[in-house]
Amino acid sequence: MTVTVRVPAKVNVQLAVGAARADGFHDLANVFLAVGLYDEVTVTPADELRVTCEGPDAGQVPLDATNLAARAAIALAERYGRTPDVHLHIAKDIPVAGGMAGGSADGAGALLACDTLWGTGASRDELLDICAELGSDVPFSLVGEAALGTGRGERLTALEVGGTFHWVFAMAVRGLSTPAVFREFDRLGEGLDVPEPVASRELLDALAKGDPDALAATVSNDLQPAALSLFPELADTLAAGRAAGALATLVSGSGPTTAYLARDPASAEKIAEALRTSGTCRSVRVASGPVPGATVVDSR
Ligand SMILES: C[C@](O)(CO)[C@H](O)COP(=O)(O)OP(=O)(O)OC[C@H]1O[C@@H](n2ccc(N)nc2=O)[C@H](O)[C@@H]1O
Ligand SMILES: Nc1ncnc2c1ncn2[C@@H]1O[C@H](COP(=O)(O)OP(=O)(O)OP(=O)(O)O)[C@@H](O)[C@H]1O
Repeated sequence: MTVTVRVPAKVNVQLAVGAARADGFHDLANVFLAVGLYDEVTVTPADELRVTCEGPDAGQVPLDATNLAARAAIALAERYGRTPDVHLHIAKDIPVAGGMAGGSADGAGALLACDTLWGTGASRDELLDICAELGSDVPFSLVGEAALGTGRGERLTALEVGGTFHWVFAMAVRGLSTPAVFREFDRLGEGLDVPEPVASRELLDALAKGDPDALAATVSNDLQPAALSLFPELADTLAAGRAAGALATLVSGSGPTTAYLARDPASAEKIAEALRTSGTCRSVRVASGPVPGATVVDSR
């Protein structure tokens, strides 16, 4: 039997970050939106655990037991007292180390694929618990659509969205490490009072209405100054997107991918073209959301 699961990338339309906690993590008010850029994870029975990866960024993906897909298979197998004897193949289209939860997508995808292959009968809550152990973004990759993440981002409340939002994403010439960006956030905030992170009422209303202008007026990312501090050239990419008519521009999560909200698909194509010719980024993609989370697309 072979099972293939498709999993989307995310953009954080609000990322409010609190002070560092004793465990090193930060409390968040993290408003996730799943967008239509996908990785696919295919699982087949094998003699032992093996990971392969294809796609433009495949060379940057670890193929050992640190891969989040491998860790997901191991965690599920341990819980059900079996060996993770599978071949996991990742068809990777989500940029690596781009702040779009690519590794998290593969973790959630491998978990759902192995669960389907092995027929464990795990409940949704059990799967979400394993996701939370794997990483703060992994539960959202499983559920998709739109959600507010609290705690370190792993405790999810589904959000209503009243329409489709059109986005352009600019991939940067190099990656940024998520822990390094959080460390820079701490450094920039040294000696300052960091407020409790709270979701913006106006932003949640804008999502519920499906209103791009209202969303544009309320998007925010507390990690953006830290990402720009570590990667100042991102300001040029943001400026190019703004000049091309983006309603809002922001760093996606911990970056360095930058996100541009467009009024409609035609405007998204225009912004994408302007970014492609700006010489300020590696590649450009158009995607819209919300879209469903991890989904079995083939099982035979
Ligand atoms: C930046 C975001 O992508 C926004 O959605 C996430 O907060 C990061 O989620 P992730 O990549 O799944 O992160 P994890 O694998 O859980 O944590 C990686 C590292 O990021 C930092 N981290 C992550 C989440 C959080 N709430 N506080 C943190 O300080 C910690 O240094 C942690 O060791
Ligand atoms: N399946 C995977 N795909 C990509 N990277 C992985 C995977 N598993 C582990 N990694 C490691 O995780 C690092 C971060 O990659 P990832 O693509 O998940 O970053 P990200 O999109 O910035 O994450 P997030 O948005 O959740 O902070 C990579 O540099 C790589 O070493």
